[in-house]
Amino acid sequence: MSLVGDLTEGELLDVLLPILGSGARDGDGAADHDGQATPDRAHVDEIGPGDDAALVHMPRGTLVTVDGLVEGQDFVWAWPCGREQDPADAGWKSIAQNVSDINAMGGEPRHVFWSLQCPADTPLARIEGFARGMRAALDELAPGCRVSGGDLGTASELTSTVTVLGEPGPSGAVSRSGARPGDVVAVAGRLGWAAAGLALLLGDAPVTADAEPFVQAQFRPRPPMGAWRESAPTSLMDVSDGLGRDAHRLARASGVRLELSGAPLRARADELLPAVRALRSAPVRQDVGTGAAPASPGVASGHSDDDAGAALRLVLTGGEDFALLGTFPDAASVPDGFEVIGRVAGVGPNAATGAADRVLLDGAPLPAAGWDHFAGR
Ligand SMILES: Nc1ncnc2c1ncn2[C@@H]1O[C@H](COP(=O)(O)OP(=O)(O)OP(=O)(O)O)[C@@H](O)[C@H]1O
Ligand SMILES: Cc1ncc(C[n+]2csc(CCOP(=O)(O)O)c2C)c(N)n1
Ligand SMILES: [Mg+2]
Repeated sequence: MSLVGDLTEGELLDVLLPILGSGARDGDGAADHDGQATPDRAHVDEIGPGDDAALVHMPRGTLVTVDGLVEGQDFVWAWPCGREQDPADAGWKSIAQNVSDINAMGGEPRHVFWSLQCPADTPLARIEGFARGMRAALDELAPGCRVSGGDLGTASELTSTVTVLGEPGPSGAVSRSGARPGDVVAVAGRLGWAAAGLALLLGDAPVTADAEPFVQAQFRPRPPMGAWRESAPTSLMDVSDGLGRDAHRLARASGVRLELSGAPLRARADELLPAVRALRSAPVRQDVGTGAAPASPGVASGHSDDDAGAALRLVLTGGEDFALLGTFPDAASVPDGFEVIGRVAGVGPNAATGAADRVLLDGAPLPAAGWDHFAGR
C-alpha cells in the first residue's frame, strides 16, 4: 500500500491535480512543477495552479470564503455505529460547506483553493478518494468552479481547508443584514437531516435502512445552490450551525426581529421521525470526535421529549445541511424552492434589553441554540 510519505510533494500534486481536473497540469501546455507555468486555459488571462499565486478576474467583485474540515472535529474515520468514513464523502463535504457560503451571498462559486495537511503515513488511496469526492461535489454543486491553487503539508490529523472565490449574481452580493420589517422569512433546503445523521453515526448501533438517508445527508450535504436566482432576496445566509443560532445572527445583523411559525417547521420535523425512532435504540457515544453529542440533545441524552418534540429540536438546532435562510419583500416574490416560515418585524424601542426575543417561534423566544466549535455543541 503506498503512503503519502512515499511521494515527494511534486509527485503528490501530479496525482491529485488530474483528479481535481484543475486543468493546468494535466494537458498540453501544462505547468511543470519545477518550471514556468504556461497555462493552456479557457481564460487565457487567468493563471491557475503551478505558479506562486493564481490570477483571477471577476468583473462584479469577488466573494471570498474559507472553512476547514478537520479529522476528529468534523468527521472520524471509524464512527461508533460501525461505519467507516469514505474519504470521498469527506472531500465532498469540504467543498459543499464552502460553496454553500458563496451561495449564501447570492453568488456563483468560481475558484477553489485547497490546502491539505495530513500525516505522512496516510494511505495515498485515502487522499485520492478525498480529491475524487471534491471533484464530484464541484461537478454537481458548482460546475462553473475550478481548482485554481492550494498547498500541501503534513500534520498529525487530516485538515482540509478550502477557500472559494465567487462571483456575485447580477443584482450584487446579498448580505445577512438586509432584512426589513414587513419582509417574509423563507428557507430552501433541508433542516435537521445532517444532525440526525450525525447522531446516528455517533450512536452505539448499526444504522438501519430507513435511517440511511439521514446518514447520507451528513456525509454528502447538498446546499440548494442558486435557489436565489431570478429573485431579489433582501437578506440571505446559510444555516450551518442550526436554524435557531443562525436566525439570531441574521436578525441581529439586520437589526430586526424574526417571527417564525411553528406549523411549517413541525411539518419538516415529521420527515425526521424515522431517525428519531432509530435513535431511541442507539444512544449517542460521548467519547468520540469532539466528545460532544450533536445538536440534538433531546434525542441524544435520554431527554424526556416525545418523538415529535425531539424531531422539532433537530429542525431548530441541527447544523450542516447548509440550507438557505432568506428574507424577501413579500410572499409573491419568494422563488420556487423556498418555503415561507415567518415574517420580519421591527425590534421596537425596548428590544435593547436583550437578544432573547430577536427570534420568536409562535410568539415565544426561540433560543440561539445550535453548534459552536468551542463550546463543543
Ligand atoms: N480567524 C478569523 N479571522 C477573521 N475573521 C474571521 C475569523 N473567523 C471567522 N471570521 C469571520 O467571522 C464571521 C463568522 O464566521 P463563521 O465561520 O461562523 O461564518 P458563517 O458563515 O457564519 O458560518 P459557516 O462558515 O459555518 O457558514 C465570518 O464573516 C468570518 O469571515
Ligand atoms: C466528529 C464530529 N463531531 C461533530 C460534528 C458536528 N459539526 C461539526 S462542524 C458543525 C457546524 C458547522 O461548522 P462550521 O461553522 O465550521 O462550518 C457541526 C454541527 C461532526 N460533523 N463530526
Ligand atoms: Mg455561512
